[in-house]
Amino acid sequence: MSTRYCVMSTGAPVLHPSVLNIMNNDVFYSFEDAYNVLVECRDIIPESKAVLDLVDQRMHPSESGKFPVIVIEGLDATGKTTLTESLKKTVNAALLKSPPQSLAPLRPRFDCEPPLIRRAFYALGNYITAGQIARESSKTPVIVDRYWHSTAAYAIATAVGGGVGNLPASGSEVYRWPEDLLRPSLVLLLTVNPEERQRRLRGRGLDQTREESELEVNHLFRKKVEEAYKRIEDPACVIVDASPTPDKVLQQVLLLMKNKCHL
Ligand SMILES: Nc1ncnc2c1ncn2[C@@H]1O[C@H](COP(=O)(O)OP(=O)(O)O)[C@@H](O)[C@H]1O
Ligand SMILES: Nc1ccn([C@@H]2O[C@H](COP(=O)(O)OP(=O)(O)O)[C@@H](O)[C@H]2O)c(=O)n1
Repeated sequence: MSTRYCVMSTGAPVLHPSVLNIMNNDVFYSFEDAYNVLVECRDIIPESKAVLDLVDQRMHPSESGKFPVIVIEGLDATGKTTLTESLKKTVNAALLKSPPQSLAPLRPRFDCEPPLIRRAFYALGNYITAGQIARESSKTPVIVDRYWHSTAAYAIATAVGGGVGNLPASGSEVYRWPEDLLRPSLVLLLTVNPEERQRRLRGRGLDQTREESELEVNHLFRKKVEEAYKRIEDPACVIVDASPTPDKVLQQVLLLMKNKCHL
């Protein structure tokens, strides 16, 4: 007796297969989950110990002080550094960044590691920055150059194969903010068109991270990062057209801060 098989088509799966492993492999939703990854790495990556020591020294408050906390996000060369420096002077704010300065010497080491370890490193950087935000925001307004939106958006865009259509839909759990991570008062996403961004990158002529150079050859990837930024919720980002002159962008942002944070 021979057995006969037939092939039938089925509907497309709700999620692209590459999406299934994002949570806790590419994006971490609690301090503990990221921390435990680096604990497991201590024997094979001695630098993990230095990161864990830095994190251990900090408190991880989930609430900021009485002054507003404004995060500036966007792809490389969208004007974050230019804007954050001007904001610092104009509103007399403290300027912080994620990953924080204390992790800068360790960053190249973790940038060559596989996603699980690399993303855990950046996740812990956000918690260190959160400690600094809590301290500074009890004294002055705080401006932060990149924070959790960057960590999650780059990780999601890298993990998801293909085009923007494969990203988890808006509202997916993947885009939720970690419960135990200090929430900023306002997140601004700087956007410029690809041609203008190229001009700025060329004008700057600085080294780019490997991931950022991939953005140049990979238009799809850049679109996925931007779309993932826009889908992150609570807090969602407010989109700012950063194509005008630096002064015009500054004025636009000051107005937003006045309306949304009474600054
Ligand atoms: N609004 C702007 N208009 C024109 N050029 C800008 C503007 N903002 C920044 N630039 C230039 O673009 C380049 C990238 O800006 P930068 O602030 O370093 O971006 P990021 O910190 O987002 O990587 C720099 O050479 C900077 O002088
Ligand atoms: N808060 C952050 C900041 C950066 N990153 C990672 O760092 C890369 C961008 O860093 P960068 O040094 O090019 O950023 P710029 O400050 O130069 O624009 C991205 O590829 C992200 O993967 C992160 O994961 N979380």
